[in-house]
Amino acid sequence: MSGAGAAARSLAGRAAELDAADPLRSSRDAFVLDDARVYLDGNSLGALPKAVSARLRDVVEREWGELGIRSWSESGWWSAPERIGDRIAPLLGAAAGQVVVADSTSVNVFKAVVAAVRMAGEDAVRGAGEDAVRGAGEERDEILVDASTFPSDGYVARSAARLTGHRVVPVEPGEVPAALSGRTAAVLLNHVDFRTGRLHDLPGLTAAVHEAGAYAVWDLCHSAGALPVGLDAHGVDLAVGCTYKFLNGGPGSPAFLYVREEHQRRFDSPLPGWNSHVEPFGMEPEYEAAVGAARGRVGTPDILSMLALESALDVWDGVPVEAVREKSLALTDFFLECVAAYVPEGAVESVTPAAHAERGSQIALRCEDAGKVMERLIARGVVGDYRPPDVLRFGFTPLYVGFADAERAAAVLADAIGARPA
Ligand SMILES: Cc1ncc(COP(=O)(O)O)c(C=O)c1O
Ligand SMILES: Nc1c(O)cccc1C(=O)C[C@H](N)C(=O)O
Repeated sequence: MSGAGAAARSLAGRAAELDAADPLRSSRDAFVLDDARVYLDGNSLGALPKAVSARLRDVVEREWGELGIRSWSESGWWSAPERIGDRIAPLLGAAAGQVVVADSTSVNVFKAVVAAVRMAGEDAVRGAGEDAVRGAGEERDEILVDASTFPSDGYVARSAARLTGHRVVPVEPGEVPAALSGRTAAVLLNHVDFRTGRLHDLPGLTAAVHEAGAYAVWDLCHSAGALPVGLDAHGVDLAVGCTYKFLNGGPGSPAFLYVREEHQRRFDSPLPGWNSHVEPFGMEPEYEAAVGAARGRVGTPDILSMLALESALDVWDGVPVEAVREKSLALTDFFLECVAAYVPEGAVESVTPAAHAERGSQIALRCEDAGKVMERLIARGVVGDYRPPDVLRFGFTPLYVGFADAERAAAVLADAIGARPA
């Protein structure tokens, strides 16, 4: 028996034991998955939960087809953005009434960044008055933005800065404390880097932003549903994120916006549509903002996508996000161990931190000819994705990915780069 063959047999055996002991194992049955493939792209588009198709058929045929316009009230369509926000809130560590589901993440970044700099501007005008919140009396004209951000956030932040008379300062998240000053109005950061899978220090960075008298806006696209976030506990001001990755809401499912309770009264949306008016059906020419998280709404919600998301969230019933995190770390550790055993040294390099405190729920491997390697992986049934210039991304969604999947993916990777384990 060759050394590589023995290693493969022992890792495959360990994978089987780990799967047998996995408390989340049965969650996989709630998803439509092809057992012939290993799906490691849930950090881009989560798998389809089985219940969604029937629920969508009911929404279309009964709620829309039979009840028609009555469904806005009778089927709860109108209140869906807040109701579904409250379903997501516990996964983010947020109490009810602070999360609204609406629009895309990019649009919510715009709302959040502009609202944050408006609050900072208001603080400055209030001076040292008795209800001054923070940063009183300062001239704050900078928005610090994660230099390695998902591009959309950077584009939107720069546009928001131009509109509001601020300037964007790109800063690596770890350098934020040193870059903060009395000029900082707001800081926009990604919780998990979309390319490397690095998890940033949300509690520490939020505290530093507050210390400087500024507002912290977090993009949770790659952490919502993957790990505990603790929005309320860590004092985050505003947060956004998408629901089609680890929350499995489906392609283009609407994003969420968190507005901390204490800021809701001051949340001045740059997109004040009729859906966030205190009296939407009053059809008043003057805008008066609704109370609560509903201030984050703009226009008519996309009900079909939104109700698909609501149904998808049922897979979380009885599943604590802490258990998901525990399995995510075990899975990514195990995948790295299998890659080290099967793939020749030097052929790939992990750009995802080894330290658990710095790792999201994906492994990103730098590799020569990464685009071609990913094509070969997909052809052999292992679905990850490629992010230019040289990164192979493997997303681990603990609700439906198992340890045998991780072992198989590493073996197929070795094969795809030309070193099949014997
Ligand atoms: C970190 C991050 N932010 C923002 C976005 C953009 O989201 P949306 O397409 O919903 O605007 C994505 C993914 O597309 C993302 O990964
Ligand atoms: N939002 C996406 C889409 O509409 C099509 C394809 C991919 C995506 C993505 O989610 C990309 C993703 N945010 C990323 O991390 O790369």
